[in-house]
Amino acid sequence: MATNRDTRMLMIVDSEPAQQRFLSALASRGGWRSVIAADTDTALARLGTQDGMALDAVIVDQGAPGIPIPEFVAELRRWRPALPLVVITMRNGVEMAVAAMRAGASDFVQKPIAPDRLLEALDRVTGSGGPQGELRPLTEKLRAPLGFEEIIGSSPNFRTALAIAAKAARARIPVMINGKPGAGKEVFARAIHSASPRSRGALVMVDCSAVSPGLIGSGLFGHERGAFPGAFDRQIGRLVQADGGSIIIDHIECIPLETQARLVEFLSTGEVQMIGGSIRQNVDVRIISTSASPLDKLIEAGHFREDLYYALTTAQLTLPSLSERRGDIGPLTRHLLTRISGLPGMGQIGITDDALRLLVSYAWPGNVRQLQDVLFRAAVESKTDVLTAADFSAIEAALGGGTANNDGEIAINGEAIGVTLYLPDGNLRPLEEIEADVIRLAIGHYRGRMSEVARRLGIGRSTLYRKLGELGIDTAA
Ligand SMILES: Nc1ncnc2c1ncn2[C@@H]1O[C@H](COP(=O)(O)OP(=O)(O)OP(=O)(O)O)[C@@H](O)[C@H]1O
Repeated sequence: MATNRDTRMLMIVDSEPAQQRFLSALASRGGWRSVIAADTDTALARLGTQDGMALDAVIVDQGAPGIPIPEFVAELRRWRPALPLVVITMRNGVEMAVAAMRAGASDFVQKPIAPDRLLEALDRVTGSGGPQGELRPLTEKLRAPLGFEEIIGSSPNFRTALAIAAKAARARIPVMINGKPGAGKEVFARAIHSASPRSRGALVMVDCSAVSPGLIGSGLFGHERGAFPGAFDRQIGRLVQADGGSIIIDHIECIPLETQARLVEFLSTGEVQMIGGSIRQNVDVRIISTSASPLDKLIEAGHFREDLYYALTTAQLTLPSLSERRGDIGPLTRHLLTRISGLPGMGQIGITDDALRLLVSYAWPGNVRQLQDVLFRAAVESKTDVLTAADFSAIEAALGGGTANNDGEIAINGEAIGVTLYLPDGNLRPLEEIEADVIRLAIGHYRGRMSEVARRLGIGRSTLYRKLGELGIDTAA
């Protein structure tokens, strides 16, 4: 319910002065004017005032004193049913988030707050975050590290990425993970660390998209006191903190050129020198970086150093977008629903085949994160324990209706679905069928060159021809 006034009005409910200042500065960057309430009782009391009547949205910190958050949300809903409300929860405050959403909150954002994500959440809940009906990814909800065995995906392009990652994990070499937002880059990066010989060492993460460019260098390398205006204390860098372990440099494409030069030097010498310091320290760290933009374009434009690119990409993999591995949407949906069911306050949640078909047909611009967020929201809002197509009305609207053809097969803009391991009811397909699909896929992939197909599948040509007969595979296909 964005208004047509020029400045939108936000109430920040938080008792910490530093946090109040931070939120208020952030809000003003997004074009908001803010009023502060130090506790939830005061916030409710102010609803009836002139300022309160002019509010366009409220953000409340989970730790705000006064009446507990779920009661605050419910009470606010009683007075102002349509007033958008975002709850800020602790990093692992999933239980609180579920309770707040159930009581009627519009969204929640976990700490530490990434400025862009909070502004996005505010835009979204006030309806100014893009075309109506567009589904924008919510913030991270289910951040649990996954090992390779828990990463869901059996499409050939995804399996290729998994194989490269699993192999690279064993060595100390730098790995670069490319992929669109929400495709699973961080999940892969964590899995690489967990599967590596240094898994017992520290895992340190730096998200360069959430830090202002001017602070990325001092975050990575540390700084001496007084090294630059605002450097009030000496600070140890994240590279040193990761000594003996791994560092994930998320969104490396956001690193400014000056810091890129420092990284190149570190990669060639293995030594870290603090900003403003003279001592060099040897650091043994494995770098796993991720990028959501094609780095070759940035190199061409002079925004990314070619030598750094080569130093970071000893192993490199690209994660396919979810729309490029539609066969995985069903299994992923079931997996994510199982994880959501396990959250505090949630019960067992199922999904109908119709709803699943709908999800498979959608393009998922926000990839796995968006799928996860859409499922989470549907699960929280559903009145029953089985999600139906009606629980995904925004997806249905975005698709303009109609997802399945008459014989119930999923029609996806004529694209072939990769080899899927699951039936729509969640059970595994018979081995013969999977085997037949793999052979068909290999024949297509190697353009009918049967010797190559046999070699790649690791079987003899005569075995391949026997299987073609047994499985009834038409090689002209
Ligand atoms: N293959 C997968 N199996 C299960 N869950 C996944 C998978 N891929 C991603 N997820 C879930 O989707 C969410 C987004 O993944 P992740 O943070 O790794 O994406 P990303 O590519 O790093 O996104 P961004 O570029 O926006 O940082 C995570 O919460 C993760 O739990």
